[in-house]
Amino acid sequence: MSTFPFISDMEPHHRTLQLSFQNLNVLHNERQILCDVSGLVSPGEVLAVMGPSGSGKTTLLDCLSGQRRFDSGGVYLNREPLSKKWRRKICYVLQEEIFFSGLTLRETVMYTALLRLPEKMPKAEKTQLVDRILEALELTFCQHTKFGDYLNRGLSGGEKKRANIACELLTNPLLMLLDEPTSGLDSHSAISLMKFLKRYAVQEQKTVVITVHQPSSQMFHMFDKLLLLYNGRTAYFGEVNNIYTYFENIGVAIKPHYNPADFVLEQLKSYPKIREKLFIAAKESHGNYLNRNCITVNTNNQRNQRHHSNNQQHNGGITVDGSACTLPNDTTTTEIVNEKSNKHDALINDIINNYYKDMHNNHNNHNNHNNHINHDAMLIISDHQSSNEEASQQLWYGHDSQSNSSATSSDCQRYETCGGDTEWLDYPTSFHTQFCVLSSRNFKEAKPCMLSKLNWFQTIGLALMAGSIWFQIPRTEEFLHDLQGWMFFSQTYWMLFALFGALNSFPAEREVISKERRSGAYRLSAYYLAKMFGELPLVVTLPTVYLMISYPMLGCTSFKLFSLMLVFLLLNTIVAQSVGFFIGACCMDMNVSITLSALYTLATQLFGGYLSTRIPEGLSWIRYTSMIHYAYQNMQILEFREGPAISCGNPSSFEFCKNADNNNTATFIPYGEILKAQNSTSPLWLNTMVLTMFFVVFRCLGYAVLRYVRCPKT
Ligand SMILES: Nc1ncnc2c1ncn2[C@@H]1O[C@H](COP(=O)(O)OP(=O)(O)OP(=O)(O)O)[C@@H](O)[C@H]1O
Repeated sequence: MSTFPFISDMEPHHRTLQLSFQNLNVLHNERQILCDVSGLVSPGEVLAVMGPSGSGKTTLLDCLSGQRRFDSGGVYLNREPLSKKWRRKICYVLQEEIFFSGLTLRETVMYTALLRLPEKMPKAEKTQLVDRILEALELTFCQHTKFGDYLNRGLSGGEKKRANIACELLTNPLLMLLDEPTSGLDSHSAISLMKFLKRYAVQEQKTVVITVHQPSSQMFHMFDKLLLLYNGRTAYFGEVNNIYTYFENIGVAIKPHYNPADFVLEQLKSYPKIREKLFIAAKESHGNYLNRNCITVNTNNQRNQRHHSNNQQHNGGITVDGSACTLPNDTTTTEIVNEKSNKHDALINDIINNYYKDMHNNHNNHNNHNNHINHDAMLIISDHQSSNEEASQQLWYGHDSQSNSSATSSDCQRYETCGGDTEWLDYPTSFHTQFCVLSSRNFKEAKPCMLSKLNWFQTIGLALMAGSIWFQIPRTEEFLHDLQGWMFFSQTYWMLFALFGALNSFPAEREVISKERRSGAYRLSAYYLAKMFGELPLVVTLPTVYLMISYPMLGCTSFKLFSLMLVFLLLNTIVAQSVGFFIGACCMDMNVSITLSALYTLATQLFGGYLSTRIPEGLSWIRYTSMIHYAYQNMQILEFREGPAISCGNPSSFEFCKNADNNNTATFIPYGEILKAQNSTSPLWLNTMVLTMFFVVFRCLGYAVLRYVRCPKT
């Protein structure tokens, strides 16, 4: 028996998914958001969830994808209750588009391909697949446009929606849940997209559920099933074609030449009596429908049904609660699937060809649209039926979902869940690949912000200013304080710059990371390490430039001293960045994290005795909690030990100089005396060790917070 039984159970034979849900109830603050909602959708079918705004469509999809808990009822995939093991079989295209705004469309889809397609698939094939999907979704022309945000406009709403779908199509899910994929699209694009999804469902035997507000008549007839919701209650569930008789039966005939979707929604919204009749009729017919479909599984798939009848008798019928019903992916189907392995490329070509055929037809039909709605709808329906027949012979994926194709129990990794739950899951790519891809993505995403023109301007400006103020500073006791001022200013500035810069790092990425982690694309540890390494070159660039300009202006001519100063300045910077990461991960609210950071850094400066020497006895220990304290000590040690000596003043405040003066001997202050006067007695190695500890502890704490506190809700 396998150590991870669910993997060995599911991998070999799950090629198609039948989705059923029964009596779903969702309450929020005692308000019923979903009330006894049930339904069933089989492979090759498109179920449309329709209803006015606020009727519970998104809530239903959230429940079906496992992203929202329901109060009662059940969701079943094939015979099994929905659980985390299905995550890679399901894709959920959200209503909002969650992407990195600084990446282009192509970069985004390509990174998704590199992360979510199997390791063994050559990169050239992944690139080809990306090209084809972008082409099929009419995204090629805008592939080099950035997503953008409210400040910098990028892709349009419709393009973002299709980009969302493109990323999900890459992984070839078995069940696609799409929340309003056509909203915001013009009617031509909406129809094209819908035809694409329909073909995809039929030819690939995918199960598709979409929510729509008000589809056009043409689009309405592309759906196989319809679930009509109003205020969380079911007004209709069944075959789209049966809606005409259904309405006739409650005494309302859908007028010819009317868009049935508009008509149905109008009746539902405007006439409470009709609404009540619909609720009652839905309740009565619902059970009948589901029971009937449990026996027949998929009325469109009669041929398939007959084909599998023997197996069904053996397996028993499936019911909506998944207790005893036959699935379309029984042994015979699996055999068909296995026969049709290695068809990935051929299939994608097929989809694209058909898609363009559709586009062409659609274009020709467009002018005659109004006259031909019903005729067109009939064509689509018959097209669907024949396609379904073809599809029953054309199940294709030998290697299951691409993202699963590499799945063997030996590939299993520990799945990182909230609160220490442990599950085992395979990742499509190795840790090394995840790390490399995420590092490159992080670098690309962070570069425009971290190395923005404004930051360059600020850095060069400050470096020139500092260089001018402390220009060729004499190395005498009179100017000792000034020299220390430059050191304190430079290291405090860069530490605060890194700390405050890191605060928004996780909050800004949280949504994208949560979405990707929910889909099981990569390990959190790979993301975290990649974030550290990917951004490292960016974090160290500006402090290096600053030091290169200002330090020689001060009079530093030693390359060794410059190099040592640089190493320690950069160490201080990345230590401060770790603290920023941690605070940012803890408080996702930017205002709170800014307040906390300001409090911490200013308090440690105040209690460090740099601004006032009158520190209460009992509070002087606070300086030891400050990274600035250790960093500043290190810079002084280097400057005064490695740099040109500081000559004694006349008169001098240093005892050493006074004694030397009396004896007419030494005229330079030893670096130890300068540090002693600063109350800085710990050696370089000790300060460095404490700083390294800050780095390690805060990086680990940051990871722990992301892992256990900020984990995505599934
Ligand atoms: N977490 C929540 N807190 C409060 N109310 C909620 C929550 N989730 C859903 N609702 C409420 O439940 C109802 C259904 O919301 P849902 O988003 O599912 O509707 P919808 O049909 O998808 O709407 P739309 O078409 O406008 O997107 C709405 O009235 C919404 O305000």
